[in-house]
Amino acid sequence: MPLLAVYTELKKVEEIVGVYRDLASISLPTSAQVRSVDDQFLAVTTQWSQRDLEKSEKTNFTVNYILNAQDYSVLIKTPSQEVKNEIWKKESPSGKYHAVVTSWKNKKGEEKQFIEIWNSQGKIKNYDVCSQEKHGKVNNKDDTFGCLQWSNNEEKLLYTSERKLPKTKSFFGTTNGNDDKKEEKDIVLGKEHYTVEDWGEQLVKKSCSVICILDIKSGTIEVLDTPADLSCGQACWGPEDNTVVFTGWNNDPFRLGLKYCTQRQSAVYTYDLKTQKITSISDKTQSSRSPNISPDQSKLVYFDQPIGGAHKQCSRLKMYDFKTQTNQVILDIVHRPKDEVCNGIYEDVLMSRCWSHDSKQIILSTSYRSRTVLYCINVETKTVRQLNGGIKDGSSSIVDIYKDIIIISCTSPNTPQHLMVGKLLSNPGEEIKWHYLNQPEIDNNISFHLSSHQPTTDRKHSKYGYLDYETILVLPKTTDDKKPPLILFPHGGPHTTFDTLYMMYVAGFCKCGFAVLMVNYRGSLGFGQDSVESILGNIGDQDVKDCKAAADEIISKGLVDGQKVFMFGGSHGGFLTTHLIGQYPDFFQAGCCRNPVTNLTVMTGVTDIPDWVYVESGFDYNHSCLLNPSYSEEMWKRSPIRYVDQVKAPLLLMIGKDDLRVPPSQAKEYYRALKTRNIKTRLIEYEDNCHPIVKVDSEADAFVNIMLWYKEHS
Ligand SMILES: CSCC[C@H](NC=O)C(=O)N[C@@H](C)C(=O)O
Repeated sequence: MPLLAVYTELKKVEEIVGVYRDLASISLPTSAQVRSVDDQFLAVTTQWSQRDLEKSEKTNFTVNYILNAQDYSVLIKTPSQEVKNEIWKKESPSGKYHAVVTSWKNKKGEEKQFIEIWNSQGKIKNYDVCSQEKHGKVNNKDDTFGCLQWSNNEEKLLYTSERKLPKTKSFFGTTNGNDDKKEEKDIVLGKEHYTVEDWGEQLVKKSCSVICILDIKSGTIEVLDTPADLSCGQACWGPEDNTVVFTGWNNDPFRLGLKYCTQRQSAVYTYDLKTQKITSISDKTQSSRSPNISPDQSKLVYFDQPIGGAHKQCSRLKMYDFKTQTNQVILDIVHRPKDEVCNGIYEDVLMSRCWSHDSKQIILSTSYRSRTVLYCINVETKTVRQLNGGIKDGSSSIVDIYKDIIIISCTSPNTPQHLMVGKLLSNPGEEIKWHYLNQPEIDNNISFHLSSHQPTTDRKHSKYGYLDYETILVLPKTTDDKKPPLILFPHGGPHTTFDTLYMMYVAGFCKCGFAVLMVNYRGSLGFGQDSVESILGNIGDQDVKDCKAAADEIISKGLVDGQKVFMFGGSHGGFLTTHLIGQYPDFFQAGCCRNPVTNLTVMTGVTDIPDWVYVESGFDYNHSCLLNPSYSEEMWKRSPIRYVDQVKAPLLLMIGKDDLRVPPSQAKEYYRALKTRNIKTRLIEYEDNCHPIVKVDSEADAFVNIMLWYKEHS
C-alpha cells in the first residue's frame, strides 16, 4: 500500500475510534428509587452504567440525590460511587435496612453468593446462602425469574434460586476422604453426564428456579415446596405475608427459550405458607406473568396473553381481587387500534413499583407506534390515559413510583437517557411538570424525523389491509450540500420495535457521516395485535418490501444519497439484510449483519426456539412438531439463502460464538455461499458473546469494523 493510502487509512480508523470513545464514555441510568425523608425532603438513589474501554467492562455506580419535596429542585447530589460484586440491592419498607445480594470468587476460584443486611451503622448480617445446601445458585436481577422482596414486617426476605440438584459422581469413582457418611448416601452414581435442560439463550444453566425465604434473624432458609415441573420466579408477598404469589413456567414436555419470548405456558400462583397449598389464580389456558400487589394489599395486577404464536405480542392487564377471589380484565388486547391513546401493552414485566398511593391506578410505559409512552390506568374505571413525557416525539419510561412521586427516563435519538422527577396529579386533565435530576447532553449535530408509510395496494395485507408502518430517520448535520449516505436498519424479532430512543450505534453512525433509517415494518410491536399477526407466514416478503419501499420514499424526498445505501441488522434484522441484498442486488453498496437467520430449513433442530421457525413461516407449532418436506419447502422459499446467487453487495458477517438463538452455522453457511460465488465477504467471530454481541470490547470492535466496511465500499 502506498504511504499516503496507509496514512489515510490510519486516520480513518483513528476518527472512528475517537467517535466511539466519546459515545462510550456517556453514562446511562439503569434504575432509581425515590423515598420521602419528611415533608421537606425527598431522597432519590440512582444506578448508572458506563463502558470502560480500558478494562473492557461495564462500570456500575450510584449517585444519591436529596430534593426539595415542594419544587423537586436538587439540593444535594453525592459524588458517583462505584458498585462492585453487587447482584441486587433492596431497601426495606421502612427504609431502615438494605438487603444486598453479592457475588465474588474465593481464592480457589469458586463463586460464593451472600445475602447481606445493612443498616445505617453498617453490615449487621451476612449469610453465605449456598453453603446451607438448600438450593443452587441465587438468581440475578433478570426480568424472568429473579426477585428480592422484603416481607412487610421486615423479618424475612424472599428470593429465587436454582433447585438443588443431587450430587453425582462416576460409577467408577472413589469417595472423597472428606465426605462424611451422610453426604456419601446423598451422592448418586453415574449421572454426571445427564443433560440438564435450561431455558436457552441468555438463561443458560437456569433450569428449574425455586422460591426461598431467608429468616433474617436466625439465618434459616426455607425452600418452598413447589412442583418439580414448574420453574418459579417473579415472587412477591401476598396480604399480611401469609402467602407468596409467583409466576410458574411449565418445564414439560421440554423447555423452549424464554428470552424475548412471552408466549410460553405460565400461570400466576399463590402458595399458602401455613398449608403449603398452591393455587393458580390466573387462567391456565393463557400465558400469565408479572404479578404486582397494590399498596393496600387488596388486589394484584398481572399480564396475560394466549399461549403460543408470535414470540412477543400484545398483552392484557388483568386484576385479581384477594377478597372475592375473582379476576377481571382491566385493559384488553388491542387488535385494531381505535383511538389516539393506546395501541395495547407490549411489555414483558411491570415495574416493581407501579401503583399510585391510593391503590387505584397503575403507571406503565410501553410502545405506542414508534415511541415509548407513559400510561396511567385506573383499575376501578378501567380508563387509560397517556401521561405527557419529557421530550416531543421522544420516548419516556417509568423507572419508579413511590407515594405518587414518579421517576422517569427520557430520551430521543439525539438525547441520551436522563432522569426526571414529577408528581402524579389527581386531575387527569393536568400535565405533569417534569424536573431534571440530571441534565442530558443533547447532540445538536443529530436530528430525527418520524414518518408513517402506507403500503401500496399490491402490498396490502389480505386480512389487515388497513395497516401502515413507521420509520425513524436519524440524520447527521451536514456542512455542505452533500446528501449523507444511508444505512437501512430494520430491527430484529420480528416482534420488537424501534422507539425514539438514544442508541449508541445509531448516534455513532451519524457522527461518522451516515443517515440511518430505522424501520418498524408491519409485524413490529406498538401498532396493535393485527400488525403482529400480519407478518406470520409473510416473513421474507412483507417485511422486506416494507423496508425497501420506506428507503425509496426517503430517497425520493431528497434527504439522503440514493446512490449510497447500506444494509445493517441483527438476527431477524440480519435475515432482512441478507434478503434485501439478495432481492435488490443493485440497490445496496454493502451490507453488514449480526447473527443473521439465513436458512430456515436447518434452524429447527439447533435454535433454542424452534417454534419461531414454524410460526413465522406460517405454521402452527406444538412440542411434538417434526420437520417434513412440505414445511421445508415453505421455509426454503422464505429463506435469504434462496437469493444468494443474485447478491452483489460485499457483506460483513459478525457472530457471537455462544449464540443459542441463531446458531453461528447460519452465518457460516451464507459466508461460504458468498465466497464460492466470488462475492466479497468477511466473517468476524466474537468469543464469549451470545446473541446480542454486547461485551464491551466486542461491541467496540464491531462498531469500528462496520464503519470501515461501509467506508471501504462507498
Ligand atoms: C430463531 S431466532 C429469531 C430471531 C430473533 N427473534 C427472537 O429472539 C431476533 O431477531 N432477535 C432480536 C431480538 C435481536 O436479537 O435483535
